[in-house]
Parts: sequence; C-alpha cells; structure tokens
Amino acid sequence: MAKTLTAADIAKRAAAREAVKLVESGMRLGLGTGSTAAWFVELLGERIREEGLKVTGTPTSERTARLAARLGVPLVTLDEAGWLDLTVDGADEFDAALTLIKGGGGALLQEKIVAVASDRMVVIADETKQVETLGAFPLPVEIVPFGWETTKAIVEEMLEDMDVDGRSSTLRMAKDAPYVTDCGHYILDLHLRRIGDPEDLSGALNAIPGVVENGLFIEIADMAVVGHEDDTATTIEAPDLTEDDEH
Ligand SMILES: O=C(CO)[C@H](O)[C@H](O)COP(=O)(O)O
Repeated sequence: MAKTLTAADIAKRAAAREAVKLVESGMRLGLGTGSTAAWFVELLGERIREEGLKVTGTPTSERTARLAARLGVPLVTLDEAGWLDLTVDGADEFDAALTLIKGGGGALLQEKIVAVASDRMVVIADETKQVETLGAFPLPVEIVPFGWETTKAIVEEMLEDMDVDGRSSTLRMAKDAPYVTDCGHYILDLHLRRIGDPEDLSGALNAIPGVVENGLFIEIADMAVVGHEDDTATTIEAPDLTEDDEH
C-alpha cells in the first residue's frame, strides 16, 4: 500500500522535483543527506531509469549511498569525481542570504566538503525551514571524541563573547551512546536560539582545536528551491556577495 504523504512530505517532494530538473546528462552530482535529499535521490533514480540519464552521484553519507545504490544511481567517491557540477542537499534552516544551518541528520562535515567542491550548490527545503534569523534550530558542531567534555566547556565559554541568546550545548546521543558520524566524530548541538553574526560564530568555533567543522554554511548555497504544501515550488537566488563564482 502506498504511504500517505504528510503536508511536509508533499512540500519536500515538490522542492526535490523542481531541483531534479536542473540535472543534465554527464553531470557529476553531490547527493545530500536527510528526508528532502532522499526525495531528490528517488526522483533522480526515476529519471535515470526512464530517460537513460547518465550521471554520477557522490553521496554525503552512508545512508544516502545505500539509498542511491538501491535506486540505481551510479556512485563515485569525491576523490574519483575530483570536482562536482551540482550538489543538491537539504537544510535545517536558511535565511534570506542563503546562510544555512545543516547537520540535523548528522552528516554536516561530508555535506560541507561535497558542497564546496561543487560548481553549484542548491538547497531544497520545505517552507518551514526559511527563517528571518538563524538559531532556533540547535547548531550542530562536529567534534573529535578525544577530550570532548573539555571541548564542550571551551565552546560554551567562547559563546559568552558571541552575539547569541543561548549558550548551552548537548552531546548528541543515539540511544544510550554518543551518536558517531560517518567520519567517527561526535556532534555537539548548540542551543543558541538566535545567531546574530553567523560568520563570527563559525570562525570562532572552527578555531577551537577539538572542533572539526560546524553546521553553518555561509556563502556556499547558490540557490534555494522551496517546496510548498500545495505541491508547488519557488526558487530564491543567493545574493551576489562575492566578486567571482568560486566558493
Ligand atoms: O543537514 C542535514 C543532514 O545532516 C539535512 O539536510 C537536514 O537535517 C535537513 O533534513 P531534512 O531534509 O530531513 O529536513
């Protein structure tokens, strides 16, 4: 029996359906992680089967790799691809500048590595993900397991000097043990409520030795495809902030 789609599923699928139209034969694609990205992979698989579209996919997580393989998307590693034409991925929040919070699904590090190795990064999201100010969604930060409690304390101390409203953090758990990323790291979720200066915060986080990467994607996304509950999608282009197109 076909699964009944929720309003959120319909909106996510609408965004993915619009984004899959951007794919052309010959493209090397970055494949995101999460429920919206999964719609994209599914619709991409459909185009491959029905149109004989020739593409390769570089997955951002083991979860996406399994899904893409099952749907017949030919997979290559990022090193095999070398560089990507287009990456399509979801987001937990995005603002008008297309600064994103990512990592709710625990794949932020590989997602960022893949996104910045792409000519174009397109975010797909349902309309609830669009916010005026980032930070209601807890900011995921990937940290090394060694000395994680000390890293957590240093992160919280650093937050005293940041333009944020909350300063607590929690170690992400999977049942009774810490959640471990595909790269073998832990995730700290920062409960900031409001992020006044994403660039300042991102720089300060990544300067802490135990921090591997944080979930703020700044000037990485080129376009957002926003899905709506009425099964339509609209697009938002990133503001032209830089002189060139390089990420
Ligand atoms: O960053 C991510 C995974 O690390 C996801 O893109 C993000 O969590 C959005 O997920 P979903 O599409 O399920 O709402």
